Amino acid sequence: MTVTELLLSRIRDVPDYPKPGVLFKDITPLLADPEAFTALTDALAGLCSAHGATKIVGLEARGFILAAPVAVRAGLGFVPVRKAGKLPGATLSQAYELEYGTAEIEIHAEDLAAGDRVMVIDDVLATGGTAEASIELIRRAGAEVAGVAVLMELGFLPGRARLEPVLNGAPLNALITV
Ligand SMILES: O=P(O)(O)OC[C@H]1O[C@H](OP(=O)(O)OP(=O)(O)O)[C@H](O)[C@@H]1O
Ligand SMILES: Nc1ncnc2[nH]cnc12
Repeated sequence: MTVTELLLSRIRDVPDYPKPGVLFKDITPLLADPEAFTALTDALAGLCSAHGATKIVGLEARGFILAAPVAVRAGLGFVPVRKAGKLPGATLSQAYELEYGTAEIEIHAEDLAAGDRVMVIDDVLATGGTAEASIELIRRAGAEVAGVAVLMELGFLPGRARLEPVLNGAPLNALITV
């Protein structure tokens, strides 16, 4: 079995969650399988190294689960992007829309600096709203986006088309496209 096949085999489809019409991609079976979780961590850490990242940004909440071990594996610092109101220090905020609602995310402004090359790690790229808002935050904090890497791209939604114009040539990597 290839790594792609292993990862794909551990993702569960949940129809009509959290709203009717949404096909939810549940990664909890993958997280519960140490072989698959390790393969995922190694693949994402390899992309961070290949793209010359100096910091890893993980997106609350599922992005944290993936990005933290990736940061340790790649030997890089981890910077959380959290839902609004959760970070205690001085923050930058960005509102955005996602497949099933709207939200606002924040970053500690002091966690990134000019010269940082930041890799954004998340589980799913759907409409691209979350990733686009993260890119905005990283740039507003004065850092550069090294790339966006996700476990899974939902190819039936226009996330890639939305992100490509704002990536300015930085790579968007998805280990799986469904
Ligand atoms: O491309 P988009 O349309 O922005 O959707 C992708 C985002 O949606 C999910 O997060 P969600 O906000 O549901 O939060 P969670 O990680 O806390 O479950 C997922 O983990 C991504 O971060
Ligand atoms: N369909 C979906 N499955 C899992 N996570 C998501 N985030 C946004 N859309 C999603």
